[in-house]
Amino acid sequence: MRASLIQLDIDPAESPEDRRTRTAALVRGLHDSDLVLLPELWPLGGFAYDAWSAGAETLDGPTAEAMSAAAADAGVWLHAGSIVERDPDGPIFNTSLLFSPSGELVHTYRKIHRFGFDSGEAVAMGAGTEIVTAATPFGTLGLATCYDLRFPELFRALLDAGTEILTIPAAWPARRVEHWTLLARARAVEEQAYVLACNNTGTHGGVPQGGHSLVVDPWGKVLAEAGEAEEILTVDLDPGLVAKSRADFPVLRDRLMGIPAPVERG
Ligand SMILES: O=C(O)CCC(=O)C(=O)O
Repeated sequence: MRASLIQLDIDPAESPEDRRTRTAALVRGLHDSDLVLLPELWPLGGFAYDAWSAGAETLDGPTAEAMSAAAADAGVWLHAGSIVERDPDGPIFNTSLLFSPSGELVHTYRKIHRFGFDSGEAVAMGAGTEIVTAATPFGTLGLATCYDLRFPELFRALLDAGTEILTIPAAWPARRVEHWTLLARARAVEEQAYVLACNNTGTHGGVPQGGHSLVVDPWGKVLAEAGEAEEILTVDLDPGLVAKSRADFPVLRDRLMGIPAPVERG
């Protein structure tokens, strides 16, 4: 199974329309892949807060329309990263879109952990409330987005829901890029799953982005890692390796499904 990650450069001088057209052409060029992954909030920029309200889109908006057509033309599963989703009845959300090779929008995932503490996404967006997995011919995908990577309990829940390949689009800043690569490897080792972690590059909202998208196997080995510029990573994965790793080194069998309560000592 062949996976490609498109580490896009997000330049505020490029309009969302032009970026959509350019990205769709990149996806179409990856017709030899089975799965293509894009970064978080790439049409507007993960830190371009000022653009979010006016640029928010519905699930049949211009990004979804362009990515559906690109997935169908390339004949690939396309995790189109995330968009600022306008929910007609609620707040905006950071929503990932997964298209089948026929161009059908088969799953959406609203980011659960919002980044920014008392500002940015944490105040501007609503929080997702559902974990999302997706059955594909090459294994079950588990969807998570950027800051979610810091919360292992979400990944345990994705594991319990059958995940074999974790897909993580991001707009992860350069300042903490060591956390990004470290946590991506940690999640692979911890869940004994493939991790496809697709970041962006460039600077938006004044925040330089870290690049270093990476593909990690269930043993924690980095199969490919991007640099700091726009780049496409293409890697061949062995879908059978997840079950093999879990059988050969059955650490997940030793999980305590209820952690004992702390003993109070007087
Ligand atoms: O956790 C971090 O350091 C970065 C998270 C982030 O930038 C995001 O979720 O958009």
